[in-house]
Amino acid sequence: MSKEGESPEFDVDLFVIGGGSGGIRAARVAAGHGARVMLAEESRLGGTCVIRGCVPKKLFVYASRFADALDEAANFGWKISLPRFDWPSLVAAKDREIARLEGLYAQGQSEAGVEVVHSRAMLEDAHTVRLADGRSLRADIILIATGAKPELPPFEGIELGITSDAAFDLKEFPRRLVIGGAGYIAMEFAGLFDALGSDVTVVCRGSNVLRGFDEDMRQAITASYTNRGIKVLLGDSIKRLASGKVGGGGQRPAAIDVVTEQGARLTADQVLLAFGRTPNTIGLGLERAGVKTDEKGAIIVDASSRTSVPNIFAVGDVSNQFKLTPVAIREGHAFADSVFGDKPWRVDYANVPTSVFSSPEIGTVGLTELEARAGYAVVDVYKARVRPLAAGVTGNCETALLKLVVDGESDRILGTHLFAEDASEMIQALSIALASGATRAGFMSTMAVHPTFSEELLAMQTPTIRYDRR
Ligand SMILES: Cc1cc2nc3c(=O)[nH]c(=O)nc-3n(C[C@H](O)[C@H](O)[C@H](O)COP(=O)(O)OP(=O)(O)OC[C@H]3O[C@@H](n4cnc5c(N)ncnc54)[C@H](O)[C@@H]3O)c2cc1C
Ligand SMILES: NC(=O)c1ccc[n+]([C@@H]2O[C@H](COP(=O)([O-])OP(=O)(O)OC[C@H]3O[C@@H](n4cnc5c(N)ncnc54)[C@H](O)[C@@H]3O)[C@@H](O)[C@H]2O)c1
Repeated sequence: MSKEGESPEFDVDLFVIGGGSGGIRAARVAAGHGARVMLAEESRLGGTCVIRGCVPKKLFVYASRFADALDEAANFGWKISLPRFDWPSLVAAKDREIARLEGLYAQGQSEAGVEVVHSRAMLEDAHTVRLADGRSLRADIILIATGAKPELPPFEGIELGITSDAAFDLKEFPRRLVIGGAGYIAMEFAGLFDALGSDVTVVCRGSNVLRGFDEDMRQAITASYTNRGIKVLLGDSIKRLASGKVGGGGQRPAAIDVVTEQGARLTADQVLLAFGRTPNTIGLGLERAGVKTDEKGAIIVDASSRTSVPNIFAVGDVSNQFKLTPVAIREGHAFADSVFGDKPWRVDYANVPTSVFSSPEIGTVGLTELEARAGYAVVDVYKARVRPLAAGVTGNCETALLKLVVDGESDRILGTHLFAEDASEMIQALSIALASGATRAGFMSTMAVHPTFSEELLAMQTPTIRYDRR
């Protein structure tokens, strides 16, 4: 479409609203193709993933894993005297790393020739963007990459709860933590706060946690968490929150009383609300430009990330697609190559791998057992429970669960689901196999690496169960 110098009536060829995963990638790649690009970010460059999502979360997960490692170290001959965890030191270390990454993103944009403005932006019409200082800019193409924010269903006392945004910067470590919701954020924060020393309760509205994941993975993580002492209330949800007693002789903030729909009464230092995320489309001027949204407020896009207005595109969490960083990045890249680089391509949403960074982790790619049974006549399911080698020495009774879902007619692997240490790393490699059309015979012909968990994937000789509706 537009290239530098071809659109003199516009101030820029591309205006990107939002400097998160999708916006940053799109801006840099478009500028690399010669486009004049401006990007507006109202908060910190890097967006949710870098500032208050994947990155700080993973740093906290790393911190939490020392708990088990320190516990088990004595079994391997280490003499460690009374380790003590200091929450403010972790928060400070996380802040330093995020500031460093933010700086790298700013540098990357500047080196690519993208002009970054630190301002809120909104649409005035299909080609005009207004900044908070009142300036208006005309753009040939506009990309909306404003992400999403925590969803907050109304209930009494909700203002006493916090979202994941605030959980990263708590002044005091919560000794008692109640979590509402049982999706990615709930399960990741439950695991890491438990390991760091909180007494954690997860309140899950559904019949089990992590709706949409393979049933065996859902059961495995619930059993594992329960075994560790995390309380998981199934089929229940938070009804109301109220201010409780002030602790420590008036020195500590008030506790929070939690009442659930099923009548449970809990006391917490913090209540984390993790009920999903809603697209950042309110107050963006979409209606003025004619951009259509769905019933959840997500921008409706086609396979090329184009909205209902031909020169306006949307990528990442703000659109009606997956809410994952690699998806936002790839959408931003495909958009920039296609519109500014004469290299049109589309994101392939089949076999998007994903992980829950619990300990052990869940790694999953492809169809769940139920999805496969709905779409295929013959489905073979292979499952293996594996006891880690180290468990023989530590006595830890946690087992890993490996699962393959296979098309019984073609032998093609339809889905792989792991509940295991480093499952996120394994699933990345397995997603390459799935995308390349791997078969179980192909798995069986691969030489194992010993001693590992994943060698069990090559050792499952006969299906645990076969579903045949021919
Ligand atoms: C706690 C947590 C953990 C997560 N962990 C993972 C993980 O491990 N792996 C994974 O793949 N995904 C994870 N995610 C999801 C991931 O962070 C998002 O999918 C990803 O950041 C989406 O990128 P985006 O570019 O669409 O939006 P964002 O990264 O949210 O960026 C949008 C940006 O737009 C800015 N903005 C909004 N409105 C305006 C406006 N009007 N003007 C100017 N700027 C504006 C915002 O300030 C923000 O910086 C996690 C999310 C959370 C909350
Ligand atoms: N590891 C990762 O890749 C990762 C980590 C964190 C977040 N994310 C992304 O961020 C998104 C948001 O995470 P999330 O955990 O907030 O959302 P989620 O969609 O994963 O889970 C939301 C949970 O809230 C529950 N819920 C929704 N409304 C409710 C209500 N009114 N009352 C009680 N329960 C309710 C749902 O049943 C579900 O358990 C995820 O969908 C994911 O795409 C990814």
